[in-house]
Amino acid sequence: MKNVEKYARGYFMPPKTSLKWTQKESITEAPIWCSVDLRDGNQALIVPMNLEEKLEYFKLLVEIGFKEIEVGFPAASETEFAFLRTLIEQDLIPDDVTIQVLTQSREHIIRKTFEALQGAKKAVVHLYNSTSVAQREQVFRKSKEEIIEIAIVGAKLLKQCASETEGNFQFQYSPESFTGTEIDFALEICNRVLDIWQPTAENPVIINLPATVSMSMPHVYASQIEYMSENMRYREHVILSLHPHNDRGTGVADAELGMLAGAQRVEGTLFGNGERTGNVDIVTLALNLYSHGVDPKLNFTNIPAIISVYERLTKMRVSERHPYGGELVFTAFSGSHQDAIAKGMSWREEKNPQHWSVPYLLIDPKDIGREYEGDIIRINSQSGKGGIGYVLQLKYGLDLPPKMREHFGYCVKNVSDRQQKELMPDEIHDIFMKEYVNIKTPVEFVKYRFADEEDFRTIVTLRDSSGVKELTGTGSGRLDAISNVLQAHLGLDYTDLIYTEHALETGSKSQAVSYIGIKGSNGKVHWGCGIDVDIMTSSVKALFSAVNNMTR
Ligand SMILES: CC(=O)SCCNC(=O)CCNC(=O)[C@H](O)C(C)(C)COP(=O)(O)OP(=O)(O)OC[C@H]1O[C@@H](n2cnc3c(N)ncnc32)[C@H](O)[C@@H]1OP(=O)(O)O
Ligand SMILES: CC(C)C(=O)C(=O)O
Ligand SMILES: [Mg+2]
Repeated sequence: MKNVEKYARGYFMPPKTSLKWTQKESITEAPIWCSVDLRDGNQALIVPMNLEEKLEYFKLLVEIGFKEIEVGFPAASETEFAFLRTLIEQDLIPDDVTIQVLTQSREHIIRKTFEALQGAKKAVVHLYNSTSVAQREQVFRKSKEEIIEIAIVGAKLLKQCASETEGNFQFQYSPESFTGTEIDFALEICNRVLDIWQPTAENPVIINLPATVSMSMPHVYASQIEYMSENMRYREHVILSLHPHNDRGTGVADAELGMLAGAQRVEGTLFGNGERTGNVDIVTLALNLYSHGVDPKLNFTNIPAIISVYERLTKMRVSERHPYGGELVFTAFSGSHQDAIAKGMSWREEKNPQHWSVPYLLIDPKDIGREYEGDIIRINSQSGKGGIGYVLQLKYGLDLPPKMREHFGYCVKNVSDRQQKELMPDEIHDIFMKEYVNIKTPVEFVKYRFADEEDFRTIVTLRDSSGVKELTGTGSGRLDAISNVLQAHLGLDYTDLIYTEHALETGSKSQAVSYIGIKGSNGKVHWGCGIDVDIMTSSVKALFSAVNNMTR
């Protein structure tokens, strides 16, 4: 691309870190989650949520299990202010949930924030100012010392305002644009704020290190976090928090590596809504932990219900491919994936129902409220016999013999390819019925009886283009006798009768299903299926269907 020389890296690799995080294999417990949907998520919407919408969203977050929720920027607008007042005055904040509010380091904004907080039993007051080279030079036009001064003035005012009210306040500081800040300067400004707040075991301070704009690969962010964690004053009384955005598509990786590097808390949003490409997606982070057998301490057992509220309130859409939440993420269209999933599901049922290791499915879709039926295996021209057979079995109880599945697989694939569309289970069933079941031309089965059971002498009644006929014959068994009658009548020659059957529960009725394959002299196998309350009749109908298919 022609303008590449315009760009250069804008981040700062820390001078020395122990890189302990690179040796850690996994995250072993859930972090403290803080939802910033109602602030960072909300400020990024085309139309921010109104009071009622924010109240409903807050309820959703509480139901999911968030214990820390940034409810807004109360000094930003009347709606933001009124929302916080409503939460407090209507006593809508559960005792085990702490609300958080954001403020710039400006006196009137801090004072307005405390005004909005009056009567709150407890809250986190989150102060931020920007520290990166670009912001210092271009936006604030201030020296490093002057930028530190902004933070210090705000930190002191927070302390003073908190002491003038009865609320139980915890403080949080974010060096906004941390990822574009020289690491030692970021450390210094955080330490200077901590010096003012004097964190203790009873009242720890949250230091939040945002990837306001994600600028580097995740290992750089992790190294920055580790450096801060290892060099920060009062570290034992500091809760180190992450706030990744997703500009480079690595929000989740940033958060995961940042946790390995020592962070204890993560701020993010549902499905990654937020400024530009969004905040880090907490659904993905939480379910990533879950997929490793770590309890995320958030409840995503009904993802479809959460998505429906989320989409209605934010007017955003969860994409079909969104990790865990997307409509298609547990769906396989392609044949070999479907085959492996169908086999994996039955292996699990047989061998180890407690443990999930089904190929292609990271977690059991049922655990987050997705159904197997209609969700996992969907059929189009990329599908194969395994998946198509699975759908027929799951939805209609039809367990085709393997070779017939293959034959049917091609029939279905061809229909989908010709029509250029996905086929629904009822359409697949229709194709099956038309292709194989109780086929009546050129010869229609009417009835049979055995004149002599000893030598399997049978009288078969059938109808063809010239009317109803009674034909006789014998064989080595009952089906063989009827087969001989048909071969003689139609002048056919086939061998290798393949036969299977099983019971079929349809409503309260039990029927028998028989499948028959016959091989013609050219080696081609023709299939038929018969369904009847009587097993023998079902197999005769299957034979007629196969024979009719051979003549077609
Ligand atoms: C990365 C983030 O998400 S940070 C959060 C961003 N969220 C929001 O901004 C949403 C809510 N914000 C608002 O509603 C408004 O910006 C308000 C009410 C907070 C402030 O409004 P206004 O004062 O009218 O405008 P504005 O935000 O443009 O003010 C910019 C001024 O604040 C200064 N400023 C910006 N951020 C900070 C900060 N964190 N601390 C101190 N000063 C700041 C700027 O340098 C600028 O100063 P100047 O007046 O000397 O040029
Ligand atoms: C206010 C801060 C934490 C923020 O949202 C960001 O830096 O992205
Ligand atoms: Mg942000």
